[in-house]
Amino acid sequence: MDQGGCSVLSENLWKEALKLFAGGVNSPVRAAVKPYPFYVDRSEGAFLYTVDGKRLIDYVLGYGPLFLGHRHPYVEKKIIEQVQKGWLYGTPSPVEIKLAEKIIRHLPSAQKIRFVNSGTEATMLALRLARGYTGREKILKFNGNYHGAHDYGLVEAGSAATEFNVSTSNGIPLSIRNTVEICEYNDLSCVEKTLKKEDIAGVIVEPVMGNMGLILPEKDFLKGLRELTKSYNSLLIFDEVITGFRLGLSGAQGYFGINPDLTTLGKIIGGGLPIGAVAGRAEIIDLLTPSGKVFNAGTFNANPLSMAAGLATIEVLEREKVYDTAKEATKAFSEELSILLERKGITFTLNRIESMFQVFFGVKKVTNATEAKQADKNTYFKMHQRMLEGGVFIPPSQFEVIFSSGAHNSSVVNTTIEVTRKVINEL
Ligand SMILES: Cc1ncc(COP(=O)(O)O)c(C=O)c1O
Ligand SMILES: N[C@H](C=O)CCC(=O)O
Repeated sequence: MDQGGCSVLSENLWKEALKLFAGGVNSPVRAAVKPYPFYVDRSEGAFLYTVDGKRLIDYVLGYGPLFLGHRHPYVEKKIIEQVQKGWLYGTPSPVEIKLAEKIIRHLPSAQKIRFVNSGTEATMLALRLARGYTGREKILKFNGNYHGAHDYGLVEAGSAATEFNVSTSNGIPLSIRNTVEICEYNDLSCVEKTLKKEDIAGVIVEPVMGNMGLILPEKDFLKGLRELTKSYNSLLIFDEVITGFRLGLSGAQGYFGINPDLTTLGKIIGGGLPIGAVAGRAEIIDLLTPSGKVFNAGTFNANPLSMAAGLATIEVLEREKVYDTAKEATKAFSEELSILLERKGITFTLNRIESMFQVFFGVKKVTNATEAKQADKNTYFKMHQRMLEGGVFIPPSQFEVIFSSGAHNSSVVNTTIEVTRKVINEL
């Protein structure tokens, strides 16, 4: 078997892909794996099995959704049962009620919800709702926060937009660009100044920043956002596409004890199938068509398959010890990495919360996007490549997060640690 998960089969597929897709892929971060991405044949638990016959321990997990690991048997069973009953009706199905009730029961600020098909759609809709509710045009977002691939989100965006040096995308009308105000994450004084100066419909924030590597909110940042938005009559929107059901059943808002007006969700609530949602105060969600005049519609909204997979996932989260296992895996992996790096005298910062972490080389702290961009990306990429050669898949980009799941048991973590020791010794 060749190095890095790749060999001739992946290489041949890649050659075909380059003829078919821009840059060979359908979502840019996938092309950050070099010299070309490995192609996956199948997956199970904590593992990906490549077409080249290699088994990889997966700490990417579909960039977050697969919190139970791949193909959790209960989720698989529920998806198959739903397939056998049909997967699109063009009319409501009971499973959407069950998933909505579960989410609303767990998420402290949610009274009503609208299901859409991606995190991108969810944040786009939340921003439209904020404008519809307040009658104001502008929004405030944070440098390096990523809210998906729509015009309002792609201003100073993190994730692949930063990785591929297009933090602000070409093709965004200036009239839209001018409605987006930017502050640095963790900078409350900028937020206050902007709210004072401009009529801001809503402040959208990743309560834990998971698209610039991992960056944590400083003490009182989220509380400050809540107080400031209240006093300037703007809506506070938590983008919990990553943190929802990952930091706990009640998401980041439960974890930090702060209730936003609107919450956007995706990833885990679809159990690995496409999904997005906007949840929040009933009087705001009720502005949506058909009860209100803020339009949203979708052929695939609340599609039964995503609903069934999401419902099954939350049922498992309620009854199995997924949070403990995933947190323990992240703790053990990241603590060992810290010890190894300290021993080698390498300067680094490691940010961690629950089942998420990221390491930044050459910097002593990372509290915002500007600091994250100063990290030594080359060393991070080298670590990613060496880990891959050793059979461990961590994100190829500095601006993503290393996720664990309920499938990352102690045996998986011990293997990860063995590989990490070898990699850091040779780094
Ligand atoms: C915080 C956050 N918001 C929104 C999105 C967009 O979600 P999607 O990729 O499902 O459109 C993502 C990830 O892509 C995300 O991490
Ligand atoms: N960081 C992104 C979402 O969280 C990764 C997903 C992608 O860009 O394909």
